[in-house]
Amino acid sequence: MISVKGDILKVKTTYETSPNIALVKYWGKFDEEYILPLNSSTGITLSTEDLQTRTTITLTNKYKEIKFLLNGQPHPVSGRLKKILKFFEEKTLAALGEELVPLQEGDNQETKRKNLKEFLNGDLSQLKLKIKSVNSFPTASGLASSASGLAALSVCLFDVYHMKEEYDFQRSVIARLGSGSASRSIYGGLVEWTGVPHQFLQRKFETKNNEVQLSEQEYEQLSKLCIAKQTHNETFFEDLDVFVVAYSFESKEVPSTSGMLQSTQTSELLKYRALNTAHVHIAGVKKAIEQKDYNELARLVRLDSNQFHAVCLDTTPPIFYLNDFSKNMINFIHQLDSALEYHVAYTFDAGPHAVLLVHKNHTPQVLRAIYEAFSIADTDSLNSRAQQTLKQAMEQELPESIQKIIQTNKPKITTTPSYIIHTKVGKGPTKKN
Ligand SMILES: Nc1ncnc2c1ncn2[C@@H]1O[C@H](COP(=O)(O)OP(=O)(O)OP(=O)(O)O)[C@@H](O)[C@H]1O
Ligand SMILES: C[C@@](O)(CCOP(=O)(O)OP(=O)(O)O)CC(=O)O
Repeated sequence: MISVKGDILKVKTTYETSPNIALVKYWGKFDEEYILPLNSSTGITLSTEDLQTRTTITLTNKYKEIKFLLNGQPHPVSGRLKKILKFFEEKTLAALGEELVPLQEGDNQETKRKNLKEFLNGDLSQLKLKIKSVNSFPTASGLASSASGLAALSVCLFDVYHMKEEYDFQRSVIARLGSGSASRSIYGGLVEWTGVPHQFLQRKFETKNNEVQLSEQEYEQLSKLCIAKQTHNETFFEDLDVFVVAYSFESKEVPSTSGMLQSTQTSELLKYRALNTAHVHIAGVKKAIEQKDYNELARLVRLDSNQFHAVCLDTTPPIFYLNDFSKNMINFIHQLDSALEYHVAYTFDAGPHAVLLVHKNHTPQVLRAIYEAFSIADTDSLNSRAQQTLKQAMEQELPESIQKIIQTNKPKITTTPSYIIHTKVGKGPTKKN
């Protein structure tokens, strides 16, 4: 939306986005600069109703320099973000200059006087960005705030610069340049992000230092190939609920970017995974979702998460993202299998928090089982949706088999989660103005 007030011009847009949690993990880059993934990955975008980034971008001649506020605090403009912003300035400012400007505040679109470039006396460089973003959930704590945040930036920037995609799925490519996993948050439902073709991986892995020389043109081609796209919309997940079971909100010791670089340089298992398993897991996950085979889905999602953490352990020096809480959760979920018709899928990113996919028939029981077995003291640590679910669970009798599992496991569980978010698979970014 373009508005004027006196000499001040503003082009403004707002979007809401949400984190995307990989069911088949991305871990390792073919190229650090273009953020080209060694393997394809697939993930679910969560609902903006429960975890949300709200980003407003204003392009205005009011300020002398860029302003970036994250959760109300000034935030540095990273090298990756600078590169993205340069791309928009170079590509689209000229086109934006042709947009018509309302005569004055309150004018409707019919009464326009001049184009934006004339309004600014021919000097489009007067326009500076103000980025204001707020996460409704903890930032930089392993809950994929960067995925949600960078996806929001990409969709807002396309909108504020009035830029059309030059090729399909370009929004995911721009988000990717900010953070790889952000490419998947550009769409709702299940989203697949394509990795570099195997012949390039083989070339990379055959060289001594895993360094392969490609031309600029080849990199550009690979960049357009490594797009993310929706494979299944959110309606495929109507039978499933999601719990984000967060352990603590401390920043992690090894950030994903440096962790995956270490793994790429040292782990043999990572090479095996990139060449042999990730794509098999993706095909299996898609088939299980289509066939509503939730036990197969749970099997594959657990397997892929555990393989990713095995790669972390196979890294020199080893990286440990799972802690006692994660291990307690993994053991407990496997115990629950015997009492549930549909098994629960668990997955862990580069941190200790668990993300669970639960069939809706079992949602209240599973939440109550976790609540009791992990000795959660009160419902303050549950989001409002989870509080309602727990209330519903407390009104029903728990099957004896689940009660037994709680009783035998409770004494062995030494950890307590700090927060539980009950959510669903979501529709993807939404424009708010
Ligand atoms: N809403 C946002 N808008 C723009 N950038 C954001 C936003 N939220 C987070 N970021 C960027 O992402 C960084 C945090 O990324 P980091 O990978 O450390 O944590 P995370 O994404 O929460 O965890 P993980 O990637 O392990 O799931 C922040 O310091 C900030 O630079
Ligand atoms: C474990 C993961 O969450 C890793 C995410 O890594 P990032 O996307 O945060 O890394 P960069 O591309 O370096 O920004 C798995 C996943 O989301 O697929």
